[in-house]
Parts: sequence; structure tokens; C-alpha cells
Amino acid sequence: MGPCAPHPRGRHVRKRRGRHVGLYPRRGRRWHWERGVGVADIMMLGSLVWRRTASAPGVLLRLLRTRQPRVRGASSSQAQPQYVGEVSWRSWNGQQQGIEAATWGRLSGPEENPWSGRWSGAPNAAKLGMWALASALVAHCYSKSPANKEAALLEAARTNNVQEVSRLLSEGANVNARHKLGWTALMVAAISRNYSVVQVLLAAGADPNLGDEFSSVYKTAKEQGVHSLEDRGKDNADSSISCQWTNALEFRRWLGTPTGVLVTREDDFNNRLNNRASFRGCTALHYAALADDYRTVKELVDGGASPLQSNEMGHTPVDYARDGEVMKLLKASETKDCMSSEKKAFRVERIIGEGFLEEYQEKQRKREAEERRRFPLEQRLKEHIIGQESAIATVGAAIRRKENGWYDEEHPLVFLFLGSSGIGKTELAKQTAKYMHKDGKKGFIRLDMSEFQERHEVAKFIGSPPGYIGHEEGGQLTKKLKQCPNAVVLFDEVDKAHPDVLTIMLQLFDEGRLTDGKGKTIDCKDAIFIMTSNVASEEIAQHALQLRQEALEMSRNRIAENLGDVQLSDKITISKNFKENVIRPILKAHFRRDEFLGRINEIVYFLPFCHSELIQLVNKELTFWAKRAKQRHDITLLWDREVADVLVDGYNVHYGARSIRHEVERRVVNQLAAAYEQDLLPGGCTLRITVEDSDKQLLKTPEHASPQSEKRPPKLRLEIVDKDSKSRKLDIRAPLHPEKISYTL
Ligand SMILES: Nc1ncnc2c1ncn2[C@@H]1O[C@H](COP(=O)(O)OP(=O)(O)OP(=O)(O)O)[C@@H](O)[C@H]1O
Repeated sequence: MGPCAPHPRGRHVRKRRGRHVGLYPRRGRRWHWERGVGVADIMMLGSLVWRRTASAPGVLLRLLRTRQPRVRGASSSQAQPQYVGEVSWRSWNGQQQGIEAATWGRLSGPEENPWSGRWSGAPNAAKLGMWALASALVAHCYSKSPANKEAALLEAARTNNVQEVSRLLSEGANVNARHKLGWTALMVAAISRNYSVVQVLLAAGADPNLGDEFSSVYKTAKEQGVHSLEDRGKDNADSSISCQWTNALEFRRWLGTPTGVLVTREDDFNNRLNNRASFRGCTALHYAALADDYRTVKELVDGGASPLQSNEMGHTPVDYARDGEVMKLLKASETKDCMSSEKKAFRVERIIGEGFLEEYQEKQRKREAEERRRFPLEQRLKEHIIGQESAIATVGAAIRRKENGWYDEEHPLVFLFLGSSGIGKTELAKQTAKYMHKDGKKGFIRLDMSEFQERHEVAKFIGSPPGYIGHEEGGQLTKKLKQCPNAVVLFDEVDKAHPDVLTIMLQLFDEGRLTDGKGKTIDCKDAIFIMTSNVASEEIAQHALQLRQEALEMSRNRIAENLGDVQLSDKITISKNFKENVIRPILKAHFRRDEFLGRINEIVYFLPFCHSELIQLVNKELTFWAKRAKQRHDITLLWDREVADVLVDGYNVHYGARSIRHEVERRVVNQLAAAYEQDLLPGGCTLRITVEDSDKQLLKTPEHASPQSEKRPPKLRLEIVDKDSKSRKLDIRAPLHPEKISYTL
């Protein structure tokens, strides 16, 4: 590498000085070194060296060797730079890199660079001492930072630096550590076709069945609250030299400035993948198949990667393989999948034999049964659904029967979920699908039955017969069921469907199969069908509220009578009598056929929320906004216990959890947005939501039932918590009356 062209001087350059101090990004990933070395330069060199850990000592030594004494007397008028020396090393991307040291007259004068004056007067020993100190600092930082080891491991895996990978692993780098966007070193090595790195990583215990947490560029950017693309406009606003863009970007990355998700994915992982596609759940084997690299695929399969593992889209590695050797290998290993998750054995004997598949499936079944025992479905559902315990128990029990083989194999499971809007019917169906099909999207089919209200819309459901318009398209249900015959199928608002559609559904529930417009029969006895309806929701809600009231009064009476051991319980059960004498006649009148109701395995009742469940819902909503505030604006959001008591007042039995969400948006998020707009929220501040002191009294009245509280609900206000834990009220102006009224809801 020869001396590079000096940086052009002149006004244009002068304008840019503020951004590029000391080391100047140049075409071809080279960097200038200016003679007037200052603290900023040393820090930048430190950052540079830190990122290229393997060659750090070499860089510094060579740098010290090549440094020459400054040419005395150089002034800003002496424009010609003098070449001093250069250093080069293998960089993080395997390319030759270099620092070229040159003297620049423009910067050597003390009037332009105050540091240079000090440097020129300092003895050589002091300069060397400074360098030694800088290198010691860098080495210290490097040796202390475990995260850095992992970052270096990812980088070495990408650049096929086997020695560096081995060194880092021997120094204790976590072989399964993830990049901050979600992939592991094994995935990087697989997509980069670096099979020898794959070998080393597997031998060191890398788990070949970990799934990527990166989805698509846009989704990941949204999840992480990061920009999906680099902010080109801002960075290049005053740049007229297009060739500097790439290097300026890398310059920022070296300095730790956040870059966009797209750039990070392309630079740190691979730049040949479609950035719109979703990669969540892709294992190293998926990536090796995508890279079409036989040796890496073989290493991974031999090392215990499961060819049966699906990603979030439900695709296994073979779905990504091209026809040829890789495809053959994956297909062969699908039948003799040697995965052993218990032992994490990375060199597994190839077991070829007729009974292997059955043996593997039996093992898999046992593993799943064990997992179910340890972490039952009900428990998982309760993590996402507040209240609705009897609905969760009913669904959980039916699915347990099915999973353990205690069910009628000839018919699919059919549920009817009844209850008012926004109380978790759809959510329960979604979570059940997630449980049954892990993250596979195809495992959940949702059809809005209000789209099938007319007789002619039957064709949309199962597809038109030959000769009719839309025959080729197929039906909405049949098309999806074909892809996943054991899916969880949600028929939303089934009461709105045309009777002819109900007839088809009856056939489906009864026989467990369906014939589409093309005459093809789909067997779906293993599917789970869930219908939801708001029919009779008013009756159910009124009955539940009445039961709750009775239970409350009973408890109060017992307390008044001084009977010990009184427990206030919100749990109520809908009686069989009510179901038979009130609900069934309503359903019968609506669906007009007994046989349809007869094919439903379980009618599941969803009840209005009680007070404690409402408090949980409010806290869930506030937690959601607190996370957002932290991620997007670096604001810590806290709230007093009484705030939840105030917000539950927004509950409307007809809109369920949605009414709570809207109340939180109206009374809290509106205030936050207004305060933010009025620049009252400094970054990194702590905010507390409280009830106005004067209104706290209102909350002490049971259920806020006093005539006064009916007129005016207690007000909520925002306070900023200072470092000394003192709070001060925010004076937010109401947007409609910017001058006069304070905004307290
Ligand atoms: N019991 C609950 N626990 C937690 N969140 C809930 C609960 N019920 C509803 N939600 C939330 O409220 C929203 C609406 O819920 P969902 O779609 O399940 O309502 P639904 O009962 O199916 O009503 P609809 O008939 O109007 O569709 C969802 O975002 C859901 O997360």
C-alpha cells in the first residue's frame, strides 16, 4: 500500500473539520493521520484498535516505529503535506486496512490546532509515553469487556478467522452469545459459508438449533425502537463527495454511534438476503441451506442441527434449499434427524435404520409431555389473559384430553366462545394456537364470518366450482387449511354467517373433512375450531354482574355478623340452570338447528371483569406505555396505586378491555404527548402519575359512589421527580386553550 493522496485543502475541507477530527475517512477504507495529534486522535485510535482486537498490539508498535519527528517550521501557508509513514493490518472484514501518517501544514500551526503546538514542543520521550498510556488504556478496556469478546467472536466468525475464533473461545467468549439484533456466531458462519468456523463453534458447544431473533429490517427496527435505515439526509447534508458516504458510516460505527438496522444487518451478517423477508426462528441450518453450501450443511447436520425445525414462517431448512446436493442431504437427514437436545452432543453418530424415525418421534413426544407437565397450558394462557379463569380451565382441559390421546379421533375439537366485546375471546384463541403451533403463523387461521353473510359468499369460503369466476383462486378457508390441516381455526362472529355457510361448517365439524370447489378433500380431524359470538352477551354480562353483587353482599353480611374467616372472592360460576334455561334457547332461536349446537364440544363463557382484574388490566396498559416511554424517549414512567383505582372507572362492560385501553390513552397518554410537545420532558427524566391531592378523598368512598364523584371524577396529574426525589407538578397547557387552562385530566 503506497502513500495515499493527501486530503484536499480549502474552504470546503475547513467546513468539515468539526466532524472528522484527526483520522479522516477516505475512499477505499483508508484513514489519514494528521500530524497535530490530540486527545481526540488518541481516543479514536483507541476505538479503532479496540474493534480490531487481534491486531491491536501490532498496530500500535508499527505505528510508533513509523512516527517521525515533526517537520519544524511548517505553517498553514505551507500547504504541501509530507508523507511520514504507514501501518496496515488485516481488518474485521478481512480486507487490507491502513493508517497513513502524513504531515499537514494546515494543521501544524498552533493557531489552527492548539494541540499541535504542545506536541511540537514536547520531547520525544513524552510523546512515546503518551502513546504507551493510550495503548495500555485500550488494552485494559479490551481485556475487561466480555461483551467485546462476543462481538469479536461474531466478527471473526464472519471473516472466517478460525484462529481468532479458537482464541476467543479459549478465553471464555460465550459461544451462543447473540448479536444485539439477534443472531449467533454459528448463524453468521453458516450464512458466510465458513464451514471450518462452524466446525470449531460446534465443537465448543454452539447450539445449532437456536433460532434467529432478527425478523425483518422494518420489524426489528420497530421492536428495538431503532431507525431501520441510516439517516442519510442528516449525515450527508453538507457532503458533496459521495465516495465518503460509506466510510463516514463506518467511522460512526467504529465510534459506537448507532447505525440503522439495515446497515447493521448487511455489514455484520450478510448483505445478500432479502431485507423484507422475515428470518425469525431461522437456525444456522436454514442459513446454510440459503447459502447453498453443502459442507456447512453437512457439518451442521452431523453436529446435531435438526432439519425438522421450522422458523416463524413454518419453513424447515429444506424449504430454502435449491435442487441439488444440499436438497438431497437435507431430505435424507430429515428422516434420520439425529438431534439430541438433552445432551447437546455435537458430534452425533449417524443412526441409519428403519426404526429411527419412530424412536425420535417417541423421544420428542416424551419431551413435550414433560414440558407440559412442568409448564401446563393454563399457566401459559394466564400469562397473557387476565381473569376468565373458567374459560381458560375449559379450553385447557379439552386440549389436554386431545394431547394425551383421550379424545374422539374421528371429530375435530369445536368450541363456541360467548361473551361481550373485548374480553379475551380472540386472545384466548390466538394463545391456544401459539401453544399448539409454537410460533408458526400458518397454525392460526382467522376468518371474519361477517364477510360470509350472503348466499353467494359461500364460494369465497370453500372456492367456486369449475367454470365459475374465482375458481382458480380457491376458498379462503380451504386454501389455508390445506397448508396446515391441524391449525386452530377461528370463526369470528359466527352468528353473522349465512345459514348455507353454517351447513358447510356442520359438515366440517361432523366429518372432520371438507371438499373444496376443485373437488379436493381436506382432512382436518386434527384441527381445533373456535367460533366466537356476541349472541346472548347482554344476558351473560347481567347474570355475572348480579352474581358478583350477590357474592359481595353475602361477604359484607358475614363481616357485619362478625363471622370469622370471611374471604372476599371475585370468583363466580355460571349455573347449569342458567345455561340450559336462558342461553340455550337464545342460541337455538338464533342458529335454528339443534344439530349445529350438538356438534360443539364446549360452550365457553367469558364474564365481565371484576375490580381486581380491572386493576390488572390498567397496570398492563400503563406498563405498556412505560416501556414505550423508556424505549422511545428515555423517560421513566411511574404511577401511584390510586391511579389504577381512578382509571378503572373508565370500564364499560360493552367494550371490555378496550374501554380501559381508551381510558388510559385519554387520561394519561394525552397528557404525556402534550407535555412532550411543550418540551416539558427532559430526556432521561422520571415522571410520576398521581391523583390530585384534593381528589384523593373521593377515592376513599367505596366504588366512588358518592354523588360528588359522579359529577366529577378524580383528576390525574403528571409530576417530574427530581434527583433528590422531590416531585414538582408539570404545568401542561391544554392544547385548545394554550394560554389559560392547565391540562389535568
Ligand atoms: N382477559 C384479557 N386479558 C388481557 N387482555 C385482554 C383480555 N381481554 C381482552 N384483552 C385485550 O383487549 C383487546 C381485545 O380483545 P379480544 O380481541 O380478545 O376481544 P374479543 O373478546 O374477541 O372481542 P370482539 O368480539 O370484539 O373481538 C386485545 O388487545 C386483548 O389483548
